[in-house]
Amino acid sequence: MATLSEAFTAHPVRLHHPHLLDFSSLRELPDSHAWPELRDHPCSAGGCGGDPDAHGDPIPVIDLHDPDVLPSLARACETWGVFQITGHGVPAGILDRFESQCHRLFSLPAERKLRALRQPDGISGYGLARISSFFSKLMWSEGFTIVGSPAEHARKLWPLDHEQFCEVVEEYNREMKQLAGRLMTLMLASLGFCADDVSWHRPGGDGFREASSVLQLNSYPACPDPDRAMGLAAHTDSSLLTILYQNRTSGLQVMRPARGGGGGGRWVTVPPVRGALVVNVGDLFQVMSNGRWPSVVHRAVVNRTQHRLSAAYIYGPPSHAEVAPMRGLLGPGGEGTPLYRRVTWPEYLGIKAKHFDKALASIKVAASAAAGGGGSQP
Ligand SMILES: C=C1C[C@]23C[C@@]1(O)CC[C@H]2[C@@]12CCC[C@@](C)(C(=O)O1)[C@H]2[C@@H]3C(=O)O
Ligand SMILES: O=C(O)CCC(=O)C(=O)O
Ligand SMILES: [Fe+2]
Repeated sequence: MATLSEAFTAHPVRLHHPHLLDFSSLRELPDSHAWPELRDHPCSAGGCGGDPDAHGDPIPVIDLHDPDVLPSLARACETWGVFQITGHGVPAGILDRFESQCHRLFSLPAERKLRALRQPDGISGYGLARISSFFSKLMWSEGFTIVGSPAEHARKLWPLDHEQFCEVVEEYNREMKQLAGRLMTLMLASLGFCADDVSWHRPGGDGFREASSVLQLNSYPACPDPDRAMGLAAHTDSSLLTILYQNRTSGLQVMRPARGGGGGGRWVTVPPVRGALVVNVGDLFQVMSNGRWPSVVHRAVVNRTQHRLSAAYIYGPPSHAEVAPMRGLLGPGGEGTPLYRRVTWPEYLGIKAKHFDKALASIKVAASAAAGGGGSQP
């Protein structure tokens, strides 16, 4: 007769959803979640930890108070497309409270989380990573996406007590919005621009107040067979920039392309640094910088013993604003070559939902048209 644990293994608990699992019930990796061809996986390749790249160059940790912050940002964005920040001004207490609420959410019984399931035509709610549809195997993770107020979904998760979660998430979102506006100003300055060069920037204190954002909470349960599982498959974010909080368990990896740009590359772990936040260059900053700052390809891997949490604050322009290569990057009179056509964020998200990793290529200006110029302010 099968033991209880064998019974669980033979019949992974599939919830009332064809692709969501109750991870806590599994003692073995089901075939649906076993990724072939993971030869570059960190644990099997012996590369777990904060490995610098092949040339000994670590992923930059930048103190925003450093007098040399602008050249450091420019170098990090150009060479890595990712960096960590300290001196960001987000109080440690807020990060701790936020992490506790994320933990509280993902620790709910699976059937309760399913009450807040993301609807097929919606953005907010609980479910698989959106990019899952592009892969034949499923990812070892669950997500909760929040756009605007978390109240509607939080009420379904905690019918009697959703305020606590909402207050903490709203506080975190306010901090992230302020920080993202500050990063925009610094990153633009490091490219040689001022905030007013962006069409949707408004005069006054919080000049990027019209920005849009999505908060993506990710949970990666401990996995019985981490070398064959994938937490979140390789992708770029569709944002201008993403601010990522990760708990003390490592798992985020970025692709460091080979020098010389001839293809190939290597996965490098972004080690958790207490109190630091990770910043990714997103697709729309690649457009604005006319390809000078690459949108970083990244993924999340899992491990055998630790539960990992992360939260991505995905930051972009207001939905009406068009993003295009900055005119000043095109040549002295702006008459140079824009590599990308102008797009709004909603339009780009639609393109990404259809073309995934070919989305940026699909908004590239054809070589002959590009020769005619036409870049503009985003
Ligand atoms: C605004 C969005 C960006 C996002 C797709 C979404 O509509 C909502 C979730 C975002 C997210 C988070 C996890 C990784 C990602 C690639 C995904 O599958 O869903 C991103 C999407 C993105 O940046 O394109
Ligand atoms: O979990 C991570 O470290 C990565 C998450 C991520 O890439 C995302 O939510 O877009
Ligand atoms: Fe991402």
